[in-house]
Amino acid sequence: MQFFLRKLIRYYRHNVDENLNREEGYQQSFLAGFFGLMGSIISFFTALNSLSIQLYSLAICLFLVSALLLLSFFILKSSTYKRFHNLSRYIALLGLFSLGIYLINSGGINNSGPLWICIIPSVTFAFLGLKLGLIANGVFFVISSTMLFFPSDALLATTYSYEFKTRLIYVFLTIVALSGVYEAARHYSFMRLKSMKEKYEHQAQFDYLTLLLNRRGIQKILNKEHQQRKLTNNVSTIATLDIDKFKVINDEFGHEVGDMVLKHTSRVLSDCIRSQDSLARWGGEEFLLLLPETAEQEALILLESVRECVEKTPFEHGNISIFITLSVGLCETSPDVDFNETIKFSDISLYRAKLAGRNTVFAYTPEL
Ligand SMILES: Nc1nc2c(ncn2[C@@H]2O[C@H](COP(=O)(O)OP(=O)(O)OP(=O)(O)O)[C@@H](O)[C@H]2O)c(=O)[nH]1
Repeated sequence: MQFFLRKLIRYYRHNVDENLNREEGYQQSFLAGFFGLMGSIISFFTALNSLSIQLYSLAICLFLVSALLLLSFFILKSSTYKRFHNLSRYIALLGLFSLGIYLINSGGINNSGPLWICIIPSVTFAFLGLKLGLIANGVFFVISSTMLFFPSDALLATTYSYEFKTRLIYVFLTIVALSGVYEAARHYSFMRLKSMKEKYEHQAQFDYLTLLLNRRGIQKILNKEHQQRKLTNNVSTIATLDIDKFKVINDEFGHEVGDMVLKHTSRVLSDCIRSQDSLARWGGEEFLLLLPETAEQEALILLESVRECVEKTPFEHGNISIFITLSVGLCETSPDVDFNETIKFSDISLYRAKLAGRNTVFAYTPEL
């Protein structure tokens, strides 16, 4: 039993974590499935109990509800009926509402059955969210109060005292209000957590200044590209681009202007490269460019045009005009070579471009 419970909790926790990545509707459907399984087991045993005390109609109703709840669980678990996942929560609610109406009508065991309607508000909000939950609870309220207060108890198969009926409805409404407030708070927290998660994920992969990918961000793309290359056997090229004499810009105009130059260069670079290329700020005033499915000769031509593009687009700010040049090192990589090795070689080519007087593009050759 303990093992079963632990497994269930772990499964539930895993799905709650997963849910942060998904739509809230999925979370609600998941809850419905979870509730469906538990509810189905409980109503099945309650049905058996009703059978043993010869309350046959109650037993039949409970068996039907148990079947509906189990259906809701299986729909959610099934990968074949994925498009019906959303439906599972409506099926579970249909089972619960039908049971509530039946219990009000019949009174259940010793007229205590209607007390079960107290679970309806919280379950409904959990499955449908605030807006739909309010509507569904409203519908149930109208149906149940009509049944309870219909003249001469014509819609009831049993009789309740007036005090019991009014208190039942008051309790129901109080639970609706409390569950509604709880649902609103839960929804707010969920949305906050989701947006924080997205924000931190973004921060972890993008550079705050230039808004380009950072080292971590491009590493992910490089890994993906590496897998792809293994399948297709294509070559790619990696280039390292470094702003020339950036320290001079900082020293002459200050760090603030230096930052603006970095942003400007990033924008120009992003405009010059192809849509399939990935650009990242590798650190300081150095950028890394991945040119997928591009051999060295093609990359040389492309990067020469990128270098020219930056050279021809000076940074202008007020009466300041700064001409920027880039030194570029590149290296072609084949599927069997690790990207980190290729980056090392393109760095060597960059060093050579700097030594050659800057503002130039160099491809890697082993004799460097
Ligand atoms: N404003 C600003 N400066 C930065 C940033 N990151 C690094 N730097 C500066 O960039 C400069 C890089 O200097 P160096 O490594 O000597 O390179 P360089 O002056 O470009 O010289 P070469 O690369 O040899 O052409 C240093 O002064 C760093 O402080 C940043 O985010 N903002």
